[in-house]
Amino acid sequence: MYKIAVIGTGYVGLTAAIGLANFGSTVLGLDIDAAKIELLKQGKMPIYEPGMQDLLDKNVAERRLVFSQDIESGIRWADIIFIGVGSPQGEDGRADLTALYNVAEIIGRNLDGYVIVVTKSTVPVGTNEKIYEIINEYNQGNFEFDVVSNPEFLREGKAMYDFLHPDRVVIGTKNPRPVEALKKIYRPLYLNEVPFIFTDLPTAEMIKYASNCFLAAKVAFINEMARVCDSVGANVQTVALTMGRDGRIGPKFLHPGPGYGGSCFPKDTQALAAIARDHNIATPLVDSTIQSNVFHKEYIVQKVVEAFDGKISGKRIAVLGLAFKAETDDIREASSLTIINRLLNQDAAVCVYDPQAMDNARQIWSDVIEYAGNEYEAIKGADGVVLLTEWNQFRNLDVAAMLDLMADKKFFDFRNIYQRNEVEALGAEYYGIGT
Ligand SMILES: NC(=O)c1ccc[n+]([C@@H]2O[C@H](COP(=O)([O-])OP(=O)(O)OC[C@H]3O[C@@H](n4cnc5c(N)ncnc54)[C@H](O)[C@@H]3O)[C@@H](O)[C@H]2O)c1
Ligand SMILES: O=c1ccn([C@@H]2O[C@H](COP(=O)(O)OP(=O)(O)O[C@H]3O[C@H](CO)[C@@H](O)[C@H](O)[C@H]3O)[C@@H](O)[C@H]2O)c(=O)[nH]1
Repeated sequence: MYKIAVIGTGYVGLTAAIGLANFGSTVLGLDIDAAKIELLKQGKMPIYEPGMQDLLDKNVAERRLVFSQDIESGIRWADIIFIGVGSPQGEDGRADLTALYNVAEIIGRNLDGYVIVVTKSTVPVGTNEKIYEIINEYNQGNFEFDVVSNPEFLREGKAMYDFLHPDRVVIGTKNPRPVEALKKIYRPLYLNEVPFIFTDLPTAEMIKYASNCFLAAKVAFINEMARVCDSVGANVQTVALTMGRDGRIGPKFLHPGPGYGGSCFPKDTQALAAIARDHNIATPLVDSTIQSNVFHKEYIVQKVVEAFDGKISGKRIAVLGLAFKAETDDIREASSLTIINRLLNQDAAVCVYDPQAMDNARQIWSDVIEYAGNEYEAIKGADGVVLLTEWNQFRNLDVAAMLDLMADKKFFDFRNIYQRNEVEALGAEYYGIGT
């Protein structure tokens, strides 16, 4: 059985570490973040992800999974090294690859025999080739190694499930040598007839960006349709559901909302646009997707402001949901950031509640906004309620009780969870997205 080191124990690295251990390999999770490794050594999860704690506990108890900060020893110990460090948005929208190149250097310096280096991080075309060159430079050609691009398609909140039940596994290589080892570590998937796509490095890198940009475009498109529906009096929910019945379109990623966010769509659309620019290729669809999403977030803000006749100064607004989607505590690039900041700029008072993202919110807004203990506490005395994240507990609000608590009964349901006629019958002024 293979000894696998996973460098970077963020969302992707930690999921891969637990998942690969669960598939039977011995896995060492490595990170430069001492606090994160300390938590993991104590068996605690550094992120909120349903179902992950049990698998962490199981694989640690069965001695297939350990964590360490000693990256150099980890590299020397491993047969296969997975890289799961971040590739955040850098200058001009380009992916910042500093962490990946640092890791490549440290791998090159510590290589003491053949190793397979597998990149899980989302990286622009050409990055794995560069990783190969850096490792070779610092290893001074002493030891053979292979570089594999194995992009990750997991969704936050369903990370463990997606890793264990992927729609496909992409393996990009320069030559066929590492393929058998990859098939072995992913054997439970391979046996389960999950499609494996074996290809070259640039194609594997491109598959990841193309997939994310297509999904982002789908969301941006239905949000545009929602804006049109708002103006012409059509119902986007029925439009989307009916479009989705067409097998060529499909029902997924056609849910209108407050604009896409998170750590992937915003940065990956920007990165793909930058890749194209660097190669003098025009990508007007990708560019428009980015622009459309920015516009949509401003449209949402306008909707709230206009409901108060353009004057929200002094109004009390309750925001339900801060995370960029349900089942995560992540608020990176979430619509809540744009909306709350715009409301604050116009001197509204904002009180928020999210079941998981309150700690992250405190780091951003400290005492500029109020933090409620639950949704009804947030709503108390509010002039408007803005629902941004589709948490299950917000799907089942006691709307009558909610309205009783409010000073002015404006309800902005930006996930289209409630039926306009039912909520209006209870005395609310209802605002959805394209409904
Ligand atoms: N989050 C997702 O849903 C998701 C899904 C698919 C792909 N991706 C991609 O995977 C990559 C990682 O994303 P993430 O969300 O897990 O990031 P993250 O920020 O949650 O985690 C990155 C981790 O890498 C560690 N790190 C940084 N530099 C390091 C170094 N030199 N040595 C060791 N550890 C180091 C950080 O401390 C952190 O724990 C990105 O390229 C992202 O685009 C993310
Ligand atoms: O119909 C939809 C679907 C999504 N969203 C929004 O789009 C964003 C992204 O959602 P989702 O794709 O579920 O979240 P991520 O965890 O960011 O996952 C995406 O980004 C990951 C990182 O690259 C990829 O691995 C996944 O395949 C890809 O779905 C969120 O703000 C959602 O609220 C909508 O508004 N409507």
